[in-house]
Amino acid sequence: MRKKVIAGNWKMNKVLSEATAFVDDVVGKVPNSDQVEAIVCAPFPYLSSLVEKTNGTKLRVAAQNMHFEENGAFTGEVSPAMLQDLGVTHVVLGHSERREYFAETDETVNKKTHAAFKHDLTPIVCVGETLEQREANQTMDHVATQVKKALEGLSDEQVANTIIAYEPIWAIGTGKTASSEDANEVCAQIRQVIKEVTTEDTAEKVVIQYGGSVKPSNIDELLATSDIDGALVGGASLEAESFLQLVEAGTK
Ligand SMILES: O=C(CO)COP(=O)(O)O
Repeated sequence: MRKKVIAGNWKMNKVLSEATAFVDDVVGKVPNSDQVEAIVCAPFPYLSSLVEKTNGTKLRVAAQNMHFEENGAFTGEVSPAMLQDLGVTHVVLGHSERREYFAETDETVNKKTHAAFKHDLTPIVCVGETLEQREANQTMDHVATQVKKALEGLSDEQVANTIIAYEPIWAIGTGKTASSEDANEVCAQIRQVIKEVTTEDTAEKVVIQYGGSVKPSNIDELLATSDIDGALVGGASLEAESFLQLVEAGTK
């Protein structure tokens, strides 16, 4: 059985004192369960202190982005080696906000996915359609292309260790959650696409999260479906209590 992965994506929020207070509050309360993995995806400046605070605990720390190159003249960027060196375990790649505002493409996401594995980082690859694409019945074509491109050239073992986050763009920060049936349908189809490019066994191992206005009141329903294995949560992950409720939901 796949474990549930609950990740809080803080985006560009919190100052250092707030970030450390959150982790101090949460770290001892993360359920000691093999069924759920809890991750905070924090801004770059806090990664070092948060990794130190969470060392030896059940809480993992992720970056929200990285460059695909090892090093070089890329002012303002952070390399995979830097994240690995800090002790970061996961990295969010291809979030729709990065695709929209920072020119992230399927090609750069693919390069980053390879770079992540090279540095022992688990990629959380975000995919999802716009409202226009959904209304034009293009959801599955679009999401399938994003998934296939992101995974291109990876070994089956690497694919099995990739986390996919299905985040319909129209549901992010809007309060509009995809119904659990609709979200699960897309996640099941993503698994089917992975099956086609790898093997059934590999596809069954891939953790597929849903993201988009997930909160303590709707997570149970989402996690009760066949193919949603966790959540990538923005707004509702910013408060310790709400984050812990979301993680708790993963143990049920
Ligand atoms: O983009 C998201 C997580 O990466 C979702 O954000 P919200 O949970 O605030 O809708």
